[in-house]
Amino acid sequence: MTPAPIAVALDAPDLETAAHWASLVTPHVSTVKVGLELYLRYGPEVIASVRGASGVQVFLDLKLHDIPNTVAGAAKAVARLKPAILTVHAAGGPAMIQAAVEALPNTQIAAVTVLTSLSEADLERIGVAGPSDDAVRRLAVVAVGAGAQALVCSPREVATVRAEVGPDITLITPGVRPVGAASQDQARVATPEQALADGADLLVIGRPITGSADPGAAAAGIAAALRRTLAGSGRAV
Ligand SMILES: O=C(O)c1cc(=O)[nH]c(=O)n1[C@@H]1O[C@H](COP(=O)(O)O)[C@@H](O)[C@H]1O
Repeated sequence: MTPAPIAVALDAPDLETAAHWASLVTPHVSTVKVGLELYLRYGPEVIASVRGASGVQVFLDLKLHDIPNTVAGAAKAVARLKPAILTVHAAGGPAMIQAAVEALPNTQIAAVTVLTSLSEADLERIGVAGPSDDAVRRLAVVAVGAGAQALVCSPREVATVRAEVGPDITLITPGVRPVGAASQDQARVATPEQALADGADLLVIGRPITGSADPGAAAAGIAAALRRTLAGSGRAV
């Protein structure tokens, strides 16, 4: 069966746990995501550990945000790891995004628009003109104009962003919570089925899977629900 369009966030305190989670979920999902916690503790070798023998896609979530020259250098520094996806903050601006795209031609550069942990009140406090839908759309336009092939936004904005950028840009949504799951530190959330129905291409899901007693079964359950959503909408499974 084709793995479901889910990137499991391997936000683990140690490498053994991350590699174990990766081995449990990779039969069911297309992608595993390595973020700051794991990368800063273990460095580049973490990528080979979670990729294992499965050859699963690795999403390297470093959320780069600096001047263009520094981001280009950082992107080149991870080129040998061959990540399928690398994140940068869209707020770094068009020259920074373009620098990342040019530095890593074989990796999808995903521009993070507005963090899913930020509420409308948070946006106002940090001086970003809302509502979040507008802020995300503005950043999406800048990022795509600078060459980003992928965008990260919450499932709440994915339909708006899809309408703005068209079918060819990969839309990635964290802030995904199955019905009844706690939102924890996420502010703008929706269910996996809703995110997919609204146009997301890849769902980032961490704790609802990795915090479960059986991460493999949790991933399989969400993957099955997504397959039903895709089949119902006539999209490819
Ligand atoms: O770039 C990301 O992946 C990301 C962007 C964003 O706006 N919000 C967000 O939660 N993420 C990441 O997505 C994952 C969400 O994890 P859970 O909240 O445990 O499902 C974490 O690894 C975050 O670092």
